[in-house]
Amino acid sequence: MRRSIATVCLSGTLDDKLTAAAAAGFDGIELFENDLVVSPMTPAEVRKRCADLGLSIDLYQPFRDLDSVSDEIFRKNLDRAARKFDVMAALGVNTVLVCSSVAPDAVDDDDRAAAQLTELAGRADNRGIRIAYEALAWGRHVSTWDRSWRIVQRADHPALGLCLDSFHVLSRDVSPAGIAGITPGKIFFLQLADAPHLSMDVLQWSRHHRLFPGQGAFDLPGFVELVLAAGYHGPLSLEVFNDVFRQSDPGRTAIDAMRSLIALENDLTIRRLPDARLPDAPELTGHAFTEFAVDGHSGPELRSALRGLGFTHTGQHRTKPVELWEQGTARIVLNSAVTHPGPAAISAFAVTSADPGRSLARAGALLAPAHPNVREPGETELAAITAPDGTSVFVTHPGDGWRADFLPTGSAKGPGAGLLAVDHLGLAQPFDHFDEAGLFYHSVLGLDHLATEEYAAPFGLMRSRAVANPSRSVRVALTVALLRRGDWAPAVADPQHVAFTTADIIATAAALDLPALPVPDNYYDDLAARFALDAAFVAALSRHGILYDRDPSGHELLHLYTPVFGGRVFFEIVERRSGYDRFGEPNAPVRMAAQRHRRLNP
Ligand SMILES: O=C(O)c1ccc(O)c(O)c1
Ligand SMILES: [Mg+2]
Repeated sequence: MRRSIATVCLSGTLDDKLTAAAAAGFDGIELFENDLVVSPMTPAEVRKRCADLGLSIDLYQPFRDLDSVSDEIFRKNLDRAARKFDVMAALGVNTVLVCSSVAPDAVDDDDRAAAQLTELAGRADNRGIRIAYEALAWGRHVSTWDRSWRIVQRADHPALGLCLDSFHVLSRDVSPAGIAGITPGKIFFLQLADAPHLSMDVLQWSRHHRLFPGQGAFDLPGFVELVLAAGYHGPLSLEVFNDVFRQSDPGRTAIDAMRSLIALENDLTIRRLPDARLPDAPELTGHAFTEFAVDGHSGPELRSALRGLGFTHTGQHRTKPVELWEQGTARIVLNSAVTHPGPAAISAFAVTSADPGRSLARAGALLAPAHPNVREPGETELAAITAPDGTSVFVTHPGDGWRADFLPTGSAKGPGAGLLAVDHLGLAQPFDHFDEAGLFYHSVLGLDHLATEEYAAPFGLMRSRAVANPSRSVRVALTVALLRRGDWAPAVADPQHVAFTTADIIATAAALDLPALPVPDNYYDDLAARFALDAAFVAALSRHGILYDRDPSGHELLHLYTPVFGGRVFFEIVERRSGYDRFGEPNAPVRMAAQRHRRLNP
């Protein structure tokens, strides 16, 4: 199907937006009036620019508060419309969006609305223009798709049809099921937006929190199927008002947008384009290794932290300053071949896939950038893609083929501190790319979204969203500040961490040789009160700086954190009891305060 994007989705000037939309492969745009009004290009120049970029202008929008008015105001509105038809002729666009009236004095009368829309449609028809009527969810009287459809039927003019917008439909209680029964040809335009479930004023929800399909909570595939069942074959067009996208790099946003549409089309069960099917996401089977980029300062700190955690330096790369450290099945790679010294960072992680070739083919089809792999002759080929935060994600075979690049150091893995495996990675995301990251991990790697959590932390509100495979052998916890970080927030921006599992955290804690994170007594007092815990148990937790969480079904998490090493990274040890499936989010603020305390009082 043709894919379009409304200019309102993207940041910048009209030219920035058109360039970004074309580069991401869109076929067309919805031109927002404001973007034209502030542009130095004439409508004819915009038309030419779009044509040069291979973009059609599929919709001009919006025309507001046209109908349900007095006869006198309506005559003025027709004059206003005539002026816009002139602009549309110069632009070469033949469909205009008319939103349902939001004016406080709009008349509640479907006959009047229908009559006025018929009159408008007649005039539009004379100019070869079609009117797509859209019920805004906060329309004064017409705020549901079914009422807009009744009015369009009553008006009964060939140049008048509906614009259906998934946000307006799915944000209301009215069932969308009847959309499948709309007369074929009467849906003139389809706008797509997802959104998180929020209890708030619907206008604010729509203007600030829309997301691309797959990033929110709406059933977009189900919605699109209803529209296709009604015979719609126009473009799938994204119309996303989002505070973050409005101020992020439009090139990136346009690719995120395109990825959302490709994934959405793939999720449709009525498949219009059978050859557009994506390769299925192969099952991921585990974390193979996690790589930290370190320099002369952070390298020694991380080495001693790994030793303190019970890791052994088991391998040395044949050709590069890269070390392999192991404990249980957890593998950490320290890469000192850094070109830009700075804080330590998780530069890459590797997951094992049942079919790495297919994983990468899917990633490519979803526009995931391939990571340029610098490989010496004789080294294992490791293909990688680049995640939205710049981390390289390697996808490898379950075997240990990549280990052939490492020569054994001669030190054998010992029992260490009882760490068994990687439980999850914690990746603080760049503010502009959080929703993009959620969609990336879900669509590209086939990981499921677990719940999104929000919590108040010492330096601002935080949001976390975890993604995981069904068996939970691959988990990544993404976090972001709800508002762009304040200037006063501490030096450790966007920390990253690796969490390891243990079967007995108390024994593991006793075996560690690391500086402790000072967890305050107040925390344990509160914990005992909140969960009615046994005093001896709380004392044991407190002795080792272990934090505790329990979900509503009674599953427990015992976990501890290390201080920050190398300027940016820390480690976590978790003991999940009886299927606890979260990440101890309520304890994240305790960890942040403790890490700051420890930094200020080393
Ligand atoms: O928020 C608005 O005003 C607005 C305008 C045009 C649309 O298509 C829409 O869905 C919302
Ligand atoms: Mg809309």
